[in-house]
Amino acid sequence: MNFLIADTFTASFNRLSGPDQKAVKASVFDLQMDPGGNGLQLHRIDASKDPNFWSARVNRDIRLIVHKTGDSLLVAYVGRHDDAYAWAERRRIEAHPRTGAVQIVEVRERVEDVAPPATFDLVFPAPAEAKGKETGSTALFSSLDDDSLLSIGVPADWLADVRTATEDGFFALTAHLPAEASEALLEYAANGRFPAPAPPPTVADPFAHPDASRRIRLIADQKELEQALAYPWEKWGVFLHPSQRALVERSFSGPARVAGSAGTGKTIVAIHRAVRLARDNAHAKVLLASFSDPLAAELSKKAHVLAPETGGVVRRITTASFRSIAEQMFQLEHGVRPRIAGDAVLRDRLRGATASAGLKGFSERFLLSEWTHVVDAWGLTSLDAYSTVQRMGRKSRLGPNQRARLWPVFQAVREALTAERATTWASVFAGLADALSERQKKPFDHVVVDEAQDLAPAELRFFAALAPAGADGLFLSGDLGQRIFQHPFSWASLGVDVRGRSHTLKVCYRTSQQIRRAADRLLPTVLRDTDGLEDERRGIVSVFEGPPPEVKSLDTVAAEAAAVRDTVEAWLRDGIAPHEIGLFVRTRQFVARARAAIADLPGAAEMTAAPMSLAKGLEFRAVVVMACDEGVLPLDERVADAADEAELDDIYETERRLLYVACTRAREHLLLTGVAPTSEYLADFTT
Ligand SMILES: Nc1ncnc2c1ncn2[C@@H]1O[C@H](COP(=O)(O)OP(=O)(O)OP(=O)(O)O)[C@@H](O)[C@H]1O
Repeated sequence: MNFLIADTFTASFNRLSGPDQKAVKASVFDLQMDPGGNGLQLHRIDASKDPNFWSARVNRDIRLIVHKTGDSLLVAYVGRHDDAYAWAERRRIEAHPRTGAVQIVEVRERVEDVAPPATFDLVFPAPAEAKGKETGSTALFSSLDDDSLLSIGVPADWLADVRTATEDGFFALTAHLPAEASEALLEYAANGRFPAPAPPPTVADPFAHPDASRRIRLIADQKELEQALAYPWEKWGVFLHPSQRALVERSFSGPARVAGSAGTGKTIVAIHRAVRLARDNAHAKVLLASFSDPLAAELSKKAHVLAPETGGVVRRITTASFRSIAEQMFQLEHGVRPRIAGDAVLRDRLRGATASAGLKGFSERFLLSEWTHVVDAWGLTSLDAYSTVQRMGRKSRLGPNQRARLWPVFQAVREALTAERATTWASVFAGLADALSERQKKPFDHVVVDEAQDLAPAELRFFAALAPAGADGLFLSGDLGQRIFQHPFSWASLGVDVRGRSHTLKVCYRTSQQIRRAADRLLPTVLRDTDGLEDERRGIVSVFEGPPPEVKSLDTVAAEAAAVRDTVEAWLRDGIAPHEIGLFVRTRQFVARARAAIADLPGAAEMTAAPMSLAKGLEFRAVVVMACDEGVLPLDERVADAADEAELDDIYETERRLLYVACTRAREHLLLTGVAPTSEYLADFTT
C-alpha cells in the first residue's frame, strides 16, 4: 500500500504545539508501520461527501485525518477534533477529470464564505482581457470557457465561481482552489495567458501527475517519513514546484544557470540539486558555494534538512563561501594562507604610486575602482593589455592617453604588493583557476554556485576549473536584478556558456504579491546580460498576498524614528517576533539611526539592523528600509565620483538594485521611510 503525505497535513501540523506535534509524529509513524490503523481508533467521517476520509485519534484533543483507498493511505490533515472533522467534511480527494492529477478539493456547496472580502489593493497589471475595465468589479475570466478552465485543473463545481470572479474577490476565491489552478489563473490575470500545461505522467497514476506530486508526496520508507516530519515547516524540503524539480533532476550537457526574481527559490533549487547529485553517485564530491560565510552556513543547514547525516550524502557536499573555498584551495596548493591586501592597504599603495607618478585628475575612489574592477579583476600585467581591455561595466571612456598615464600607477601597486608578498583575492582566484584548469583530476565532480550574479571574472574561472568541464560540472544560480558588487562581463568569453541551458523561475514563494510587485517597479521588466541572455521579469506570481508596502516621507530624523517605532511596535503586537524583523539602511553609518528608532522596544537586540549590502539571501516577515533620503539613495559620494553620464547611469542602476534586494527580503510587511526630500526611488513604489 502506498503511504503518502499532503502539504495540507504539513501546514496544519506546523500550527500545533510542540507536545502535540510529538504525539502526531508518533501516530504517523504507527500508521506507516500499520496502515490498518489498529490502535488509532480509525473512524470513518460519515458527514463527509468523500467516503474515504477517516479520523485517527492522536490524543484526547487531536485528530489526524487520513484518506484511505484500496491501494493508498494519504495523511491529509491534523487538528483539534472539531476543526479536523470540519476540514474533512468540506473536502474530497479525487483525480481531476481533465488533468488526471489528484487534488484535494473543497466542496463548493459547503463553503459559505466565497463572497468578496474587503477590497484588496489589487496587484495585477492591466489584465489582458480587461479592456475598458475601470473598477475592480469586472469579471476577470468571463471569456474563458469550461474547457480552458478544466485544462488548468479548476474543479468542475468551481467553474461558475471562477467565471464570475472579479479582482476584488479573486484572492478569496483562489484560497479555495487547488494551487495549480490558482497559480494558472493568477498568471492569466497578469499576462493574459496560461502557463504551459504540466506534462502528462508516464504512468497512469494520478498521484504521479506533476501537479499532484507537488503537494502530495509518496513516502517510500521510514527514513523518508522521518525527513518529512523532522522539518515540516520547511515545505520546500518536500514539495518543489515542477519547474524547480525539473532543474534539480535534469542533466545538463554543459554549464547551466537558474535565474529568477527574488524569492523564486533559486537557492532552494541549488541545494536540492547539490543533494541530488551527491545522492545519485555515491562517490561524487559536490561543492555548494555562496557569496558569504553566513550564506554558506545557511546552505549547509538546509542541505542537512534534505539529507540527514546518516545517509553519508552531506559529508560529500562541501558548503563554503566563494573566498573560503579559494582560501582552502590556496592552502592545499601553496601550504600557506594567502596574505590579502585589503582596501585600506590598496588605497595607501595607490596614493603612494599616484604621488610618485605625479598623476593628477583622478579621484582616489576612481583609482581603487579601476584597479579592482578592471586591472586586478582581469589580471592585467601590461600597458598593452590595459590598452585593449574592454572596460565592461566601466562605462566611462578612457582614451589611450589616459590609460597610458594611469598604467604606471597600477604597475607600481602590483610591484609593491609583490615586494610585500601580499596578494589580492582576484589574483588568488586567477592563480588557482590557471593551476586547476591544467589538471585532469579535479577537486570536485560537481560545483553548484548560488548568488552567481556577483561572481567576478576570476571567481567564475575558478569555479569552472574546480570540476570537470563535462555534463553537470557547473550549475550557477543568480538574479541579474540583484547584482550589486560586480560589473557585468561575458561569462561565455571565459568559457562558461550557459546559453540554451538557462532557465527562469516564475513563482515567488517569499514575498507577498503586493510587496513583490512594488519592488519590481524598481527594475526594468527585462534584464539582459552581456552574453545576450534575457531575464524576463514579467509574469512572476507570488503564492500569497498581504498588505501593500507603506512609504513614509517625514520632516525630521526624529519624526522618522517615531514612525518606524510605531510600525515596528504594531508588528510586535500582531505577533511578529523580534528576530523576524529586519531594518536596512544604505550604509553602515545609518545603522545607528535604525537602532535608535527601535531602541526602547522589547526584543530590539534580536532585530537585524544592517546595511542593504548585507541583505542578500536573508528573509524576514517584516522589513523597514530606513533613511531613504535624497543624497543617501543613491549615495551622493558614489554619484559625485561618476566620470561621465554613462557611469552615472550605472551607479543609479546599482543603487536601485540595492534597494530592490533590501525590499524583497520582506515576506509580509514592508515600510520605507526617509526624511524629506526623500530618495527619488520611493516614488516608484507609489505609482
Ligand atoms: N517549492 C517551495 N515551496 C515552499 N517554499 C518555497 C519553495 N521554494 C522556495 N520556497 C521558499 O521561498 C523563499 C525564497 O526561496 P530562496 O531563498 O531559494 O529564493 P531565491 O530565489 O534564492 O531568493 P533571493 O534571490 O532573494 O535570494 C524561502 O523561504 C524558501 O523556503
